[in-house]
Order: sequence, then structure tokens, then C-alpha cells
Amino acid sequence: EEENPLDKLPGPPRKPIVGCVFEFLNLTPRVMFKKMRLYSKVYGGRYLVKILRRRILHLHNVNDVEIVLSHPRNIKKSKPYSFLEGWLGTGLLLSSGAKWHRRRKILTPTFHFNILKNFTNVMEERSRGLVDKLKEYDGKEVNLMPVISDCTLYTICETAMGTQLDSDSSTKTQEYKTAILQIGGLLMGRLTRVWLHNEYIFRKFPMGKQFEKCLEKVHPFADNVIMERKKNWKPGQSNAGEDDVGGKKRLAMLDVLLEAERKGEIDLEGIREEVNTFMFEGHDTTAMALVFGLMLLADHPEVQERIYEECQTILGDSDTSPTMSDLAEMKYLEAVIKEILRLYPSVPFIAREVTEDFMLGDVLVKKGTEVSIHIYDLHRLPELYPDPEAFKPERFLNQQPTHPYAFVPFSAGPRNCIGQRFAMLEMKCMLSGVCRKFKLSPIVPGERPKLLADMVLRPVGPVCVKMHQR
Ligand code: HEM
Repeated sequence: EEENPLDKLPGPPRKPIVGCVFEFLNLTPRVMFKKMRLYSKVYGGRYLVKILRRRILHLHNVNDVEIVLSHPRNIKKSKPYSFLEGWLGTGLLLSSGAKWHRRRKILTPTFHFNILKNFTNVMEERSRGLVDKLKEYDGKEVNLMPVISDCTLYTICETAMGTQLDSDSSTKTQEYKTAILQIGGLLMGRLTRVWLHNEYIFRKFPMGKQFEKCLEKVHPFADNVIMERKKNWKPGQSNAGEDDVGGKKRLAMLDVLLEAERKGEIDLEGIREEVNTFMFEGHDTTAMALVFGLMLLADHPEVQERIYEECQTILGDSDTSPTMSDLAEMKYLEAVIKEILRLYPSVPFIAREVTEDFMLGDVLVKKGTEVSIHIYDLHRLPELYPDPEAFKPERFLNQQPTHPYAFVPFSAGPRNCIGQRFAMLEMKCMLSGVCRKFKLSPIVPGERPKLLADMVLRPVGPVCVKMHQR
């Protein structure tokens, strides 16, 4: 094998031929998460893991992260992403090259300011629904995950998809969410068993069969969303409505895709890929941020009070729903959300496959290398964030992080998160809604859940807080 400058980098012991395969064999997602944190402590912000012939460069140095993410050609996702193709196809998250460029161009306008403005009403309605649900737990403890993920799933369906999930779809909704959790577990199980990386072999093993069963749950759920919208949709009509200033009608996401289908620019399979992608990315990420966020707020009554006061100042004592410009004014809440995403970035790491040689500072990174960026570790570097474990929203108030790539929960560069403004708006709606009506307290002060990472960062076990109506 030809010499590779990356082989000089530190990293877990590399054996001939197999590399570090045995370091990861059969690890549970929880142990895997812990191991990756340990590696970043021991080997630093730039280290190499070799799995058979694959070289995986792990990074969390802020300057390295900038070089990789800002590089216009570093847009190809690494191999493990392909394990999700059976589910998400090559939709926006997984695709690359010309297909990705084309789809991103079609979908970008569907998250335009004017569209988000119209979505605020739906988000507000959902926020009220969440508050009503939480009232059932007044004075008691609530397990946040199921309540919050329902809320974000309904929100993405009613906004981007223009589909109302009716009340008798709740069993299907639960099955959908459970299947996603199982897919996460299977993804990690497959990652730590190299013999299952081959698609053909994977499909023959029990794990592959379980994956197939999960697909039988998630795919019909997304198909149903498409069929429902198709039933109620006429060309040119959209739930995003409202002409913008130029008189151009803006359509919500699924309507844009249906319109594109009508014009022969995308087929039904293409629509399914995007609906599956956005239904997942659009609800699970935001749900996790809200769950971790409410957990942190429960432990910080002073932060809850400041959010409450900010809402009072902007909205008064009344029950008024905030408009988009009210939400934009909530600067303290914005800093809180950023601090939540710093400590608990819903997507804790992202990865790329390098398609042409490039210099990472003084090291040559060759074509074919995979690069894994650990947002979680980057966000906890003491040189960027003094006292990194502490929850301090003031860090983001009236000041920005010291480096433009120090805070990248939505990634950065050409393949950043297309839904980031949507997510910020939704989180503002939900958190302001909850803080206006409740005080939260922790079950055990200072207690933090153990974490694991599959497609998103998750707590091991439930996250509970106590709710008290104001
Ligand atoms: C707190 C909430 C969210 C976080 C932290 C988050 C984070 C991210 C990150 C880090 C990426 C880059 C992934 C990669 O490079 O592999 C990404 C991509 C993406 N996100 Fe989000 N996201 C959030 C919410 C959303 C929402 C609400 C939507 C949809 C409405 C969404 C849709 C997407 C899509 C489609 C991509 C792929 C974009 C592309 O490759 O062009 N995300 N997100």
C-alpha cells in the first residue's frame, strides 16, 4: 500500500490489514459514544482511525473544521450514510454531485422567509397544543420525549408537507417514531460489524431483516402524507399561500415537489426520497434539542425567569400569539437556544468522503479519505468556551463566538442544514409557549442523562422534569 501522510497522525492502535476494526467490534451505541469522547481527549483534535483499507480522519480543531466545511467540493457524504439509503433513498441528506445540486436548488426557496412567516401560525397552534398536553402533568413529572416528538412531527407534517395528521393516526405515529429509534440502533450495530457493511450480506442477516421490517413502518407513513396532500392539492395552490411582494406565489415543500412532478422534473420516487428525508430530519433533530433544552431550563430557574420576562415585555400579559417579528425580537431566548445546541448539538458529528486531494494545514488529505467532524467535541473546547460544561446563555448574548466555525450545530458551508431557520423558529415558538405558562423543576438537580449518538444525539433512557403551571 502506498504511503499516506495521515498514517503519521495519532489514533487508536492500527494493526496490519484490519487496522482498528477490533477497537469497535460489537460496541453498543452508548459505549461507542463514550469511546469517541475518550479518543478526542487522548488523541486530540486531529486523529486517524483505520478500518481495513478505509482511512477515517477525525477532527474537532476549529481551523480544520473550517477548511473541510468551507471547501466547495467537500460535499460527498461518507460511506456509513449509505446505510440509510434503503430508508431515505438519495434524498437531499444523502445525495451528492449533480443530483444534490438540482434538488437543493428546487428545495431552497421552500424555506424562504415568507413561507416561514406563514408557518408561524401552525407552529403557534402546535405550541398551544403542547401547553395543553403539559397541563395534564401539572405538579407532576413528565417524560418529555414522547410529548415533544409528537409535537415536532405534527409540525413538520402540517407545515412543509401541508398534511394534517388526524387523531386516529396516533398509533401509526408511534410506530413511525419507534421504527426510527430502531433504525438508529441498527445503523450503529451495522457500523461496528464490518462484515455487515456489504449491502448483500447485511440483507441476509437478522439485522438486515429487522431493518426491512422498520422500512415497512416508515415508508407507508411517508407515503400516506404524500397521498393525503395529493388528494387536497390543485396545481398552483399551496398551504404556504400568500403572494410575496414580487407577486410570485411561493409554495411549501411538498407542493413544490408535486408541481415539479407535474412538469416532469421529478418522479414519485424522488418525492418519496425527499418526504422521507424531511419528515425525519425535520422532526427528530428539533425534538432532541427541545428535550435537552427543557431539561437544562428545569435546572436553571433564573434562565426560565428571563425568558418569561422577555415574553412579557414583547407580548404583554395577554394570551397573544407571537408573530414572526415578535419571535425575532426574543434575543435572550435565541441565546438560550444556541447554548442548548452548543451543549447538545442534535447532530453531534457529520462526515464526508474526500473527492480530491487537499491540504489540511500542513497535512495532505488524499482523495478517498473519510473525514468525521465531531461537532460535540468542538462545542466543548475550553479554549473556545471557557467552563465548557456550564449552561450559560450569556455566551451568545451581545457577542459572537471567537471563531466563525466555533458554533456549527447546523453544519456550515454548502451542505449546511436547509431547515435551520425553520428549526430556530419552531424552537422559539415551543420554548416561549412553555415558559409563559409553566415553571419547570428538575427531578434530581444537576443530573444529566448518559448520551448516545446514532443519526442524532439521544439520551439513554427517558428525560423527565416536573411541571408547575404559573
Ligand atoms: C435543531 C434542529 C436541527 C439541527 C441541529 C440540524 C442539523 C443539521 C446538520 C448538522 C446537517 C448537516 C448534516 C450532514 O452534513 O450530514 C443538517 C442537514 C440537513 N437538515 Fe437539519 N437540523 C435541524 C433541523 C432541521 C429541520 C427542521 C429540517 C427540515 C425542515 C432539516 C433538514 C435538513 C436537511 C434536508 C439536511 C440535508 C441538507 C443538504 O445536505 O443539503 N433540519 N441538519
